[in-house]
Amino acid sequence: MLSLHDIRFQYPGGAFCLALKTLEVRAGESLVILGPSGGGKTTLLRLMTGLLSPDSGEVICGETRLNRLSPEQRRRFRLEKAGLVFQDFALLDYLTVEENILLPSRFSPLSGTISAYARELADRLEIASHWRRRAAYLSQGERQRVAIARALAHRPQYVFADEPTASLDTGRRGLVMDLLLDYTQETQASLVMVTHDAELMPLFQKQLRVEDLTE
Ligand SMILES: Nc1ncnc2c1ncn2[C@@H]1O[C@H](COP(=O)(O)OP(=O)(O)OP(=O)(O)O)[C@@H](O)[C@H]1O
Repeated sequence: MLSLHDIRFQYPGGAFCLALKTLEVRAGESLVILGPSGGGKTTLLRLMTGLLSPDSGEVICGETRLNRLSPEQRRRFRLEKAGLVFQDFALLDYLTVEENILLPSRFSPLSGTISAYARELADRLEIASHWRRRAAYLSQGERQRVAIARALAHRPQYVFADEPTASLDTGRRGLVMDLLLDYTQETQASLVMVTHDAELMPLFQKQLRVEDLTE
């Protein structure tokens, strides 16, 4: 389970202040964060993954109190337990689709079995035909789907996805949503997804509006 308690966060020198009393996402559960631009959705996601540390409060993933770990321990936690889909995808352009998807998994204890699963994800996301192509030559929608396959390849316990359907047509949006929700159910992971797309809201068990993030 992922839980947050009494969180307060402010960027150094910034005016934006995020406050959240309590939030829980259980194993097998999905949470969507919705709201207007600049409301704090990405900031909350970064707090949940340990990319940012709260000024006060606790971020707990299973038995791990993320906010009490060193930056290096948090990095290791992310590599082993978390799958992240960033808004800008964060692909390495000079690597192929295969290399991008498998890169974070090199540090996983499951690394022997990951390659076949990564191929399966690529098939399901309809990017397998680009397997040996460099990321630089992909469309935005293809890049987005590579980022999603990369986030899931090491079978993380926690999946954090920032606007993972933003560059996709309706058909591919359905493909991605089915995959993320099936993955969450089958592996009993916790899924947290940020979106502007209100149509996707009913697919999630829990909803959080950014209006709830300030006092
Ligand atoms: N590194 C930073 N330093 C200072 N302020 C920041 C920083 N990153 C974001 N902010 C500010 O924090 C607020 C919340 O930003 P955030 O990116 O979390 O919003 P968001 O809801 O994800 O927006 P969007 O939907 O446009 O991606 C905004 O006012 C933004 O300008």
